Amino acid sequence: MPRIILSVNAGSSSVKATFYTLDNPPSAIIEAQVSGITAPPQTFKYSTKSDQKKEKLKYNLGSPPEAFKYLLQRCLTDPVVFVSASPEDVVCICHRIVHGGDYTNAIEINDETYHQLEEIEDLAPLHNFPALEIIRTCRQELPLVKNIAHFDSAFHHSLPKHVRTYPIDQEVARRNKLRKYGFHGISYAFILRSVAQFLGKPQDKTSLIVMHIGSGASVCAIKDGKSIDTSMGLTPLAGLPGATRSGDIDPSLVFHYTSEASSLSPSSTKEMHISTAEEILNKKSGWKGLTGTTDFAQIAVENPPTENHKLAFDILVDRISGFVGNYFVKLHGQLDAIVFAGGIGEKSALLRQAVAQQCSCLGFNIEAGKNSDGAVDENTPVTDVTRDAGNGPRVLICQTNEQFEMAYHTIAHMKVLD
Ligand SMILES: Nc1ncnc2c1ncn2[C@@H]1O[C@H](COP(=O)(O)OP(=O)(O)O)[C@@H](O)[C@H]1O
Ligand SMILES: CC(=O)OP(=O)(O)O
Ligand SMILES: [Mg+2]
Repeated sequence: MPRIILSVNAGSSSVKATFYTLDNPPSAIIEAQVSGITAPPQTFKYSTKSDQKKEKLKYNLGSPPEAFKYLLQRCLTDPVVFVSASPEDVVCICHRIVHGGDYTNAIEINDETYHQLEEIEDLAPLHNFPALEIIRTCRQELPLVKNIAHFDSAFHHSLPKHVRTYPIDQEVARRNKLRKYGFHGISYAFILRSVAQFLGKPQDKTSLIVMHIGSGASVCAIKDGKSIDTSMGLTPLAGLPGATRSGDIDPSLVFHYTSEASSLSPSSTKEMHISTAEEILNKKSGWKGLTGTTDFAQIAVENPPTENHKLAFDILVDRISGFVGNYFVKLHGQLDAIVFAGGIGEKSALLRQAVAQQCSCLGFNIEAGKNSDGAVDENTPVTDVTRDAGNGPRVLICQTNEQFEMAYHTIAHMKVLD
């Protein structure tokens, strides 16, 4: 019987679940995904070594936990999808948890650690609540299987004190755990390892500016293998705008937007408390607020359908370039590459072209032909799109894979093989 590890990645617009063999490195058996959770029609997509299928769902799954239950049911019980194993073969489930508070490494879930994670849920209610619901489902439906939580924030535990500290009353900051945490760290760990390998350098000698641009978007400055700054903060709202998130704004703006800012939003539940301000800035802003769509593929086009589509594109390019300039200075101009990753960073040649052009004064040159071909080889995570690199920094695309990173880390560092 094969022994299998399942990796679950609940993002803001999709839930991805990949089943791997328990090998080092793990090898994917089935990759399944429900996408379009914030922008129906929703689709169910899966691929095995021999088959690939995409279906439009007949009814909408209302939330990431519902999407996960659907994925589990299709992958574990639908004989068409899951041909090579049975539920008993699953020995371990890895979960992507966006906010891990002070945790600096992955942990095994038991009653105590689950409760500790519930206590920090309010720091990122829109991400952590659904992820914890998914863990609860797994513990209920597959009680014999180990659950391991991997944290997006853990990669950034190296942030220097002056970067992670907000200039507010430090007693209040300490008591309420108010600091910059940073996210997308599972993705940054995958990208760092893959790019270092591609460049033939040790990770601790690799310095990069990495852009993870998906429904949630962030930038990270990596110096000698360590995160020294990143654009998200206490929550994933800070920094770049995203599909439904405003990114950085003047914090006072929301009180001029609505007089109800601090009252509970109607979408709060008994378990999940979100203010109207959080609801507006996290769920009704970004591309959705500007254009009505959360699908960046409709925005990043040669001839945008409306002025606001064009504006949304220009805003993203402007904000990304601002962080690239900032981090270039923090790295003293000493870096090996800038890296594009995430659904948009990997798929939009137009966005890469515009950012590279805006940042060309820093020595980043992109080759138009290679850029429009993009990342073509599914089996090679890194694609070089640099023009005339010489000894200067490279422009790379990395097909990031958070599910793989969690499975890889779990097999390499935790005793799941016992
Ligand atoms: N060809 C494309 N051009 C531009 N954006 C794209 C393209 N294909 C997909 N996207 C965008 O990628 C985003 C999803 O990225 P992803 O990293 O998978 O998100 P998440 O993990 O946060 O759910 C969506 O906004 C989608 O519209
Ligand atoms: C942290 C974050 O924003 O994650 P995602 O992009 O998957 O929503
Ligand atoms: Mg994501």
